[in-house]
Amino acid sequence: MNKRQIPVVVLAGFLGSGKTTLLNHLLHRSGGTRIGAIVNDFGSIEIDAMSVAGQLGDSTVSLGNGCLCCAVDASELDEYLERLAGPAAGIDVIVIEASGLAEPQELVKMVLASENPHIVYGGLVEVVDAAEFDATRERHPEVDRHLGIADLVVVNKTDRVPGAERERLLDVVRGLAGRAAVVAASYGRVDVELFFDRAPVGERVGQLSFDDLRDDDATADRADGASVAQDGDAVVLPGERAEGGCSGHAPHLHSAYESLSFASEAPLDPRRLMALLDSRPEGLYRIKGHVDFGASDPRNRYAVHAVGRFLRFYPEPWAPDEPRLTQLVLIGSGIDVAGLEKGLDACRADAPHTADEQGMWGVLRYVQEDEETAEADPEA
Ligand SMILES: Nc1nc2c(ncn2[C@@H]2O[C@H](COP(=O)(O)OP(=O)(O)OP(=O)(O)O)[C@@H](O)[C@H]2O)c(=O)[nH]1
Repeated sequence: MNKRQIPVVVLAGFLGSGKTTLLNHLLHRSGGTRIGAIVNDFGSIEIDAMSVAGQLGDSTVSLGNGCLCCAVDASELDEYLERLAGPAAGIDVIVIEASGLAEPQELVKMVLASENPHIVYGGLVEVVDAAEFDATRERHPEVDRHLGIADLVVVNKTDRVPGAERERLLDVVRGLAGRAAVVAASYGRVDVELFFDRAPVGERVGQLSFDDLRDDDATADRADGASVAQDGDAVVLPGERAEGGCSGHAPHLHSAYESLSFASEAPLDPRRLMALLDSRPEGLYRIKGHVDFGASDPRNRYAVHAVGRFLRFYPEPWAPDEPRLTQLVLIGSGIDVAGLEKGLDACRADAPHTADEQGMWGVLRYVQEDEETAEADPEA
């Protein structure tokens, strides 16, 4: 192998499992290793890319709006790989953060197909949300297949499950992951050597090849066929190619999901937003972005994350020149996108210059001091 080839690691995992958190951990702990990141957001507002951009400057590129796995052609990815892998960028490893609905094998195929002589496929890392794992598998049996082709599985959010349950989950994941290494983590804190030491991935017996992935597609066709029959009609995303958009195989995970991107220059009313979030429909699985509550807290913007029934706000001081905006991406299955948009529109504050201190209590219920402390990397 050409020693100067840059490994390209694909970082995948279901919606909200902790991919961006893990990527940020790698960036904080990378030491002298320079990481280039390619971030693929599902919604048209690039929340994930924004969450890592501060760390990376020119070495982050964003492939927004829609799953990369359904890109009409891989040339955009090639172009970004070219940019990051060029000698001028001085990058040692490239991480592609997939959207939470991407089909990992399609991304791996794209990297394997690249003719860029400066890169080499560096493995597939799948992140699993320990707290949501059983429910996600039930809804999406394809998850088993994704774990089966991974080189490393990170069972994240172990802080959210008790010890005995954690062991059971790890056993299940090990069973599904075959020869891949399985590590438990919270807040994506894995040993960075797992990513940056090129030897283990290269030495993996039976590293994925195109042929393996073709076999995998055949399995996928069977598995997805079964799951679609259970789930009923799949909804096709507006602006995306229809199910089977990557021709020749079964519908992708994201063919059953829709997303809504919402932006507002007017601040949101905390009470109205909380009423909307507290009554959010089951199918609305993922919400991310940040909220401007105007005079109710002029110093902070509130990053928001919902994953299933889990909801958290994270107050973050506004940067001095940052435009005061609310930007949200909502992703779900069987959701009433127009109704949600109307609901969000109605959350705009009527009196944005009047502070509603009591109204903010409803938001502050979902801010957890302990968790924030826990999230800070003790070794950083
Ligand atoms: N309790 C707990 N929360 C976590 C952990 N890791 C991540 N989170 C939280 O989970 C939410 C989603 O994390 P992200 O890193 O944005 O997840 P993601 O996989 O990038 O999300 P998508 O790109 O939307 O698929 C955020 O609120 C994180 O702070 C963890 O180990 N424990």
